[in-house]
Order: sequence, then structure tokens, then C-alpha cells
Amino acid sequence: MSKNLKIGLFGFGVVGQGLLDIIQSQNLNLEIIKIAIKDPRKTRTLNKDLFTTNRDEILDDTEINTIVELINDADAAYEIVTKALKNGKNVVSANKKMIATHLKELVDLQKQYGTSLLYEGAVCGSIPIIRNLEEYYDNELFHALSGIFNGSSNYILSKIFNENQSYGSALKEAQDLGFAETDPILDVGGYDPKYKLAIATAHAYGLFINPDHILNIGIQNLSQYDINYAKEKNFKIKLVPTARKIDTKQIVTYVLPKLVAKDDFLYNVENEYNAVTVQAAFADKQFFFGKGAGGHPTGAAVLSDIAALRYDYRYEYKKYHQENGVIHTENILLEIYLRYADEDLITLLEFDNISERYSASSYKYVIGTVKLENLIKNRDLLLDEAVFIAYTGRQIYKEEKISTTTFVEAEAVL
Ligand SMILES: NC(=O)C1=CN([C@@H]2O[C@H](COP(=O)(O)OP(=O)(O)OC[C@H]3O[C@@H](n4cnc5c(N)ncnc54)[C@H](OP(=O)(O)O)[C@@H]3O)[C@@H](O)[C@H]2O)C=CC1
Ligand SMILES: N[C@@H](CC=O)C(=O)O
Repeated sequence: MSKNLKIGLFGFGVVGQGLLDIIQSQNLNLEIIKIAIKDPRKTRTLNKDLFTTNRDEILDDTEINTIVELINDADAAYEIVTKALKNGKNVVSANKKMIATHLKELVDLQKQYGTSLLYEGAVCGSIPIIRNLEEYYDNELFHALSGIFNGSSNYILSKIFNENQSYGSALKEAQDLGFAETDPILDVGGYDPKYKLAIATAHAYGLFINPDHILNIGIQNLSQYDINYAKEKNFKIKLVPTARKIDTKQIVTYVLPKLVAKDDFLYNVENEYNAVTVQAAFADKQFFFGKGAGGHPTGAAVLSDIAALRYDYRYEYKKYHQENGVIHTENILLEIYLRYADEDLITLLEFDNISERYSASSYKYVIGTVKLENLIKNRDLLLDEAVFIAYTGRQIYKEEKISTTTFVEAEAVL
């Protein structure tokens, strides 16, 4: 039997308005009782009596059984969501930073208070990836996930590569279209896709990784030299988060720009579209594609979660509760393109092997293999504007790390 949902909505910006548009176009068994916003002076598209700036007016209202949290402040979102769960209300949220940062605690709260927190809209907008990772893939058979998890940076890269637009004007467009975070360094610096990767990894492997422990390097230092290099070799550059098993118990994660070849599924994923490539033992490679940002695509994912709450759906975190012993490691070699200015950086990164080197007064690069842990150790230097790094897509394994042929296949693909 479907429950009648009485909703308290937090946030009425791009996603909040997008959700409302969809709700108004459907005949659903739900009602928005009150909406919390920050600035009472803003003009709204609904009657002003529906709005409040007092969060407790919603959180303490016993008529409201469902909270939909769509605000742009992760700290306030944490306070709202935790209080709602403790007050016996089910919650839908799209706040990936808040969820990734507090996921373990949020899982415990749901169990303790018998409430449900759903967040499909937080990872890749309209792509239904969380429920698929949660329900469909068994941990033993799941090898890798990768893709394009940030609409704004993909929009910028598409405009640069396909239309020769400047970085600055493409970023401005992504902001005007409502794709970018309030602070766009979260997008272009690879933080937003890192939060999404941390959430997806929890559902793919049952492994909760503190996002601070995942390397993220973004596209903010991309220069014309890097664009020319990629174009000459028929690559595009995409910002790609990856989580992969390197053996049956160890998982590596990173967010790096990637040189993407024409035969890669990600090559034709453009603008605000996102994609998730999944590699499983016998299913082999699967590809999810859809809009990753914007009010209506994200609103659609939020509505799907709201609809699921009518039937008391909750994530069971089965792989986490199985205590499967998987751990997070940084112990792999990656092949990278590195544009740099200071030779000391090459020394500090302790390249395992350099296969290509170019040096002129204004442009120097190397292609070589480097340990992920050395990239992490030197992350601050890699953020210098004279530096750009892109992963070539080739992982190099030490012989003893490869335990089955299926892992070798996964290596070739993602
Ligand atoms: N935009 C997108 O494409 C996507 C966004 N998301 C996530 O969804 C969330 C919302 O994003 P978006 O709609 O773009 O953000 P916007 O900036 O468009 O809107 C934010 C809303 O939150 C309100 N707000 C801020 N702080 C508070 C607070 N303390 N209490 C109550 N309301 C508050 C603002 O109020 P006021 O109107 O008064 O300023 C505004 O209505 C974010 O977590 C974002 O990361 C997820 C997927 C896609
Ligand atoms: N800023 C994000 C919005 C959706 O999550 C993005 O650009 O992908």
C-alpha cells in the first residue's frame, strides 16, 4: 500500500524548482507542506506563506513525514538531515559533499532510528546508478567503475574541444545554466566527482572511504599546450573518477583528467551529460549514460527517491554488512602525461619509467609511470598552475598483483 507523503522541502533553487515543476506536472500521492529557504527577500514562484526560514518549523512538525533536502550548504544540510532522521522522518538528499563526508554515521543513524535516507540525485544526476550498484552487482564479481561524474567540467571540456571556446566563457555558461556548484572549484577541481565516487564506492564494494583519502586533481590548470597535445594525438580530455579492484581485496580510487581515445565510451559523452562505465566479471563492460546536472534531470532522480519512500524503500548496505574485508590502497602505478615547469617535480614524483619527454623554454612534458602514492604525497605541487596532469588510461600492474585473467581484462578497459 502506497504511503501518503507530507513533504518538508529544504532549498528552492535550481533543483528545488526543477523538482516542483515535475511534481506539478504529475498526479502524485504527495503534498509539499512547507519549504525552507535562506533569503526571505527573494521573489518566489509560489505563495509566500509556503516558505519559512526557520528549519525547526519543518523538522518539529509531526504532520511532515518526509524531508527533501536540496540546499547548497553541506554543513547546514548535515544538521538538517541528522535531525530529520532522529525525528523519525525519511529523507531524500542530493548533497553529495554532505553524504560522502558523513556516510558511515548516516548509515548508523538510519539503523538506530528506523528511518531511510535516499540520495540517487547526488550521484550523476538522472542516472540511476546507486540503486543498481546496491541491488544488482555482487561484490565478488564487481571489478571497476569509472566515468564522467561532473556535468560542469564536462560541459567546459566539451566547449573547449568541440567549439574552441575559452575556459572562462564555458565555465560562465555552466554557471548560468545552473550546473555548477556555488563555488565552482568543487566542480573543476574534481572535488564534486570525488564525493560522488566515495558514495558510489560504498554501494559498489561496501567500502566507506573518507573523501579526504581520495586523490582529486581537476582541470583548472588546463592550458592550450595540453589541448594541442591531446588534439594532435586524437584524444579528448575528460575528468574521470575511477574505483577499481586491483586484486580480490584491494581497491584503488582516484579522480584525474584522462586522455580519452575515440574507442572509449566516454569520448562522445558531451556537455552536462554524465556516464558510468561498470566492469563486472562475467557481464563484462556496461555503460550508463544520462544528464548529470540541471534542475529537471536531478529533480527526476529526487522524485524517484520520493516515490520509492512511498513503499518504504531503503538501502540495505548489504556489501558493507557482509564485512567482506576489502580495503583501500594507493599501491598502484599509473601512466600519466605531466606538463611541468620545475625539474624538481620530476625528481620528487620518482617516476618508475619515462617513455616520452619534451622540453622547450615554454612547454615541457613527460609521459611516464608513477606510483599513485607519490602523486598523493606531492598533490600540492601538482596543483601549481604551471602543472597539468592527465592519466593516459593505462594501468601498470606488478606481475604478482594480477590474480586472475579477468583482472587483466579490466585493466585494458577502464
Ligand atoms: N544544480 C545541479 O545540477 C545539481 C545540484 N545538486 C545538489 O543539489 C543541492 C542544491 O543545488 P542547487 O539547487 O543547484 O542550489 P541553488 O544554489 O540553486 O539553491 C540552493 C537553495 O538552498 C537554499 N538554502 C541555502 N542554505 C539554506 C539553509 N541553511 N536553509 C534553508 N535553505 C537554504 C537557498 O535559499 P535561497 O533561495 O533563499 O537562496 C536556495 O533555495 C546541492 O547540494 C547541489 O550540490 C545535485 C545534482 C545536480
Ligand atoms: N555541479 C554538479 C551538479 C550535479 O551534481 C555538476 O556539475 O555535475
